[in-house]
Amino acid sequence: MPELAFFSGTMDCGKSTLALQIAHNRSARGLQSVIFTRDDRAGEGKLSSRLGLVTQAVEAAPDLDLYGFVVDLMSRGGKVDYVIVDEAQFLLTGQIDQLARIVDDLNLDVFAFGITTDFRTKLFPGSQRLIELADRVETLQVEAMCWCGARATHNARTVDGEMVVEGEQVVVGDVGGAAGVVGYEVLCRRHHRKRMTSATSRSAALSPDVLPVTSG
Ligand SMILES: Nc1ncnc2c1ncn2[C@@H]1O[C@H](COP(=O)(O)OP(=O)(O)O)[C@@H](O)[C@H]1O
Ligand SMILES: Cc1cn([C@H]2C[C@H](O)[C@@H](COP(=O)(O)O)O2)c(=O)[nH]c1=O
Repeated sequence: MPELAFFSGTMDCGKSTLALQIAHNRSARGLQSVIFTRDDRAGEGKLSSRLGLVTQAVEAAPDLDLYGFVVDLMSRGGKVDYVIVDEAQFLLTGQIDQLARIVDDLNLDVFAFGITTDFRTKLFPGSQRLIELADRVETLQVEAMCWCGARATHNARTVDGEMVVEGEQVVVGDVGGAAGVVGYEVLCRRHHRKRMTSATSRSAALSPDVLPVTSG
């Protein structure tokens, strides 16, 4: 049975790499994909992994009907065996419904990849709809790690190195981040709650202990 699978996790846990691996293995067997993405760091119409691989993709702009796109391609004689969607958290909820329709009405597998929650620990609308509709939700096997060594489960946003919890939901960026720019860091829940990033944990460790004041 074809299925809608949602591979979810934090930033930097290997989602795009897995998407590229699935596409590679299937294309080696002659299967053809449509690859959608939205706002990849590498630019419009690209699916890129931090391991250095990048492939062309269809930019899923908000006005793109993903179901209509695939139907149109097939009706013009194009071969489509399955669909991959990266940065699926950025899709509109209606576009996620279109992915479910691709599975149900066109009998194609759809593999969607995306981060579950934003820097405030709130679900992205696209991810929420995927959790609601997916046949299968998978957590990536290679664990992203918090600076403390625990499994990273949440995404923190930093501005000038400082963790922030207010701002626009969508700001395209990368883990790390130079001064003056938005960056991200993956943390465990405990340290996300305490707003402790790797930088603040280092400065806390470096602060000299207050010496006891002795008289005389
Ligand atoms: N220099 C490197 N050597 C080995 N693995 C790396 C290197 N850089 C990144 N990675 C791997 O790539 C993962 C990030 O892959 P990517 O597909 O870009 O993540 P995501 O799409 O989830 O943000 C990291 O978690 C790490 O496992
Ligand atoms: C947490 C968070 C992330 N983003 C952006 C930052 C990146 O451009 C993507 C995630 O890409 P990745 O391949 O999974 O690393 O999402 C955002 O816009 N808002 C957020 O809260």
